Amino acid sequence: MSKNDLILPKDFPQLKNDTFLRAARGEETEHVPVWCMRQAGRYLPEFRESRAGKDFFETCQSPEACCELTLQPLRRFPFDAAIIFSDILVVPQAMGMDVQMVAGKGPTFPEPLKEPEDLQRLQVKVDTDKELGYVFRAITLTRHKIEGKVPLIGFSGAPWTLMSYMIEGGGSNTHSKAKRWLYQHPEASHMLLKMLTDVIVEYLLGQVAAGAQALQVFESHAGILGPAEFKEFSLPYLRDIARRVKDKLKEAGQDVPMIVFAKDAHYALEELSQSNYEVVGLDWTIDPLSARERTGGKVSLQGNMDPCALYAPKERISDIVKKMLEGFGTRGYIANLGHGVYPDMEPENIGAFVEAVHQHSKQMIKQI
Ligand SMILES: Cc1c2[nH]c(c1CCC(=O)O)Cc1[nH]c(c(CCC(=O)O)c1C)Cc1[nH]c(c(CCC(=O)O)c1C)Cc1[nH]c(c(CCC(=O)O)c1C)C2
Repeated sequence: MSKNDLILPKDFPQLKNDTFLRAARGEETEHVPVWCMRQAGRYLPEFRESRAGKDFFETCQSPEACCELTLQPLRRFPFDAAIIFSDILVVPQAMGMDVQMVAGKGPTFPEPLKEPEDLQRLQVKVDTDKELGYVFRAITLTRHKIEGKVPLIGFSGAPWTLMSYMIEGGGSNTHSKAKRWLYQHPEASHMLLKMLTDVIVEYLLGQVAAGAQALQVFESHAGILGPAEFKEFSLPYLRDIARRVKDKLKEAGQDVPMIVFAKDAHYALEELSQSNYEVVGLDWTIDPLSARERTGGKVSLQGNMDPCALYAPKERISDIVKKMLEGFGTRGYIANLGHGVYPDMEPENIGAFVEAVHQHSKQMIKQI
């Protein structure tokens, strides 16, 4: 039993809507489940109000604040899942790096990794209960407060995406500093990716112990790698994470569906569908029908409406959703955007997206 189990009571309310979990496992559902990446975000006035004047990472460290922000979108829209409010960059923080959220600039590392000897600055063996216990407490609190309405998704950044932030020191267009490591320091790169993988495995297991009912791994910077580099520096670690998390959970008699979202990695769709994840998340650059063909029914699929389609009038959103559903089919499918909601989007249009998924998919399933 981990320290986490000792502090946190686990008598969670019964789950009332398991549509998302069933779809993740490829089982029949009455409608296609839907949620949105970044559904808790600045497009909601109540989110902006809750966050006003507060430091981003301090917010992440407050279980009460994370719980409130996670629940906000559920009060407005009938989403079929919630994702815990946090950030992927809490992992580099747990490994000893300073990360600040700078207004107008985004996440910033004042002292990024520059050369391989900088790896010595990192905490190799991270006590996740101690360093990331605040995320676990946020998950447990939210599982109680969500009252079994929908399942709660936990998440982590994937090793390559986190590595690129740790070397770039923040967002980047070219990721050339991080990619320089791959070509100049392949051994040190693998060492860093391995260190990150070990922490991520523990972190995801801790999230399940705390109450997460599904896990998503974000490889947001997959697209900056070519197929060969993806195969060497991303895929093995993505696979290792799912294998190790699943083996450990199995030992404990537990099982949660895992989703891999490797943005812009269309070249690796076949490999991703054979990587121990139940669900492959897709960005909008992949055609639904061809995604189905290329993954050969081995996995459930999640995605992939262009987030910018939310700028369209509601009737047009409904048509786009209908086409998307026809492409993916209604079985083994979780509707989502191809990336996160942007801050300037109309909450009403998110509502129209959710409603269109439910309405069209109910009709399509009835006709089968
Ligand atoms: C709402 C938010 C988050 N992070 C950031 C913001 C905006 C800042 C604010 O509100 O003050 C900064 C924040 N955090 C990050 C960025 C991107 C920085 C960049 O590369 O330029 C920003 C602006 C880094 C980050 N953070 C995350 C990713 C992976 C997903 C993706 O590809 O977008 C990435 C890449 C994950 C993340 N981050 C967040 C969630 C919450 C839950 C939800 O989706 O509703 C999640 C899942 C929350």
